[in-house]
Amino acid sequence: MTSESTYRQIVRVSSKKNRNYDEENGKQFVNHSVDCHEEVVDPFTIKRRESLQNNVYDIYGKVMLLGDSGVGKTCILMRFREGTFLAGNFISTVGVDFRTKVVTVDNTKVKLQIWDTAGQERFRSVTHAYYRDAHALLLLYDVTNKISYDNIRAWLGEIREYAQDDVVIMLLGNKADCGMDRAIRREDGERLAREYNVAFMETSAKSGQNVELAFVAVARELKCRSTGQKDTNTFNVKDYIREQTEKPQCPPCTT
Ligand SMILES: Nc1nc2c(ncn2[C@@H]2O[C@H](COP(=O)(O)OP(=O)(O)OP(=O)(O)O)[C@@H](O)[C@H]2O)c(=O)[nH]1
Repeated sequence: MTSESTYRQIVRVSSKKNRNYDEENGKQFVNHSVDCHEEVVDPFTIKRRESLQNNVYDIYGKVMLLGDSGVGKTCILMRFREGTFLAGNFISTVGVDFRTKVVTVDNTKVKLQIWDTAGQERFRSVTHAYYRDAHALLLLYDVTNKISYDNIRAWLGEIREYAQDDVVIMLLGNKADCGMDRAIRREDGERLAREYNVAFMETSAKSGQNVELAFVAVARELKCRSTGQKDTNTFNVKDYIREQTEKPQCPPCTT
């Protein structure tokens, strides 16, 4: 049986207004304070609260994960959504599935609806149908699998055919944790991305490397475009990486 502590959550239970007296200025002022306590809640309540949080947002974006079977699309989504890694047990995705997560970018809540697609060829016609209204595409290859890298050109061809012209595209070289088995150098990924004028990052669903950063960069880009802060459709991820490393780490994004 699952222990109660699994479901412990810190919740805001009440906010108080305390009236205080500022002796120096001879004025009364109101001090707002918030009481927090630990509460035992059941999994259903957690899910309901998550769903309520997911429904509060300013901008919405549909993001699709694409790439050959086995490159790690499901694992990347799991890492971003749940913070966990599905080691070993490779169960191929059938058709499409989606999860949502709200990330906060400069006080703007961006709701990402992230579609995990099946990489297998036989599902291709099903997934094409979902391209048209996607705002962003995360295209993955596996750095230990040269074929998945070589197939990126074909994936970009499909994207050109089925997706919107101004879709945000980011190329991700996943499994960057596999040092010994690496078949594709980082520079090769960068070169390919430059050739197609798309953003690039290496990621690892296993270690978590750059996973949050990739999604937050997409969310930030969607926010900039929707608020007209950018007059170009070029997505330069370097801006976000630089920003991230220069700024102190921001608090974790809300789910
Ligand atoms: N070492 C390592 N293994 C990974 C990583 N990401 C995924 N894997 C492993 O790669 C295998 C395939 O991962 P999935 O996420 O299921 O691949 P997918 O792209 O969703 O595959 P399809 O659903 O068939 O399209 C699994 O055994 C994972 O454990 C990673 O970053 N590092």
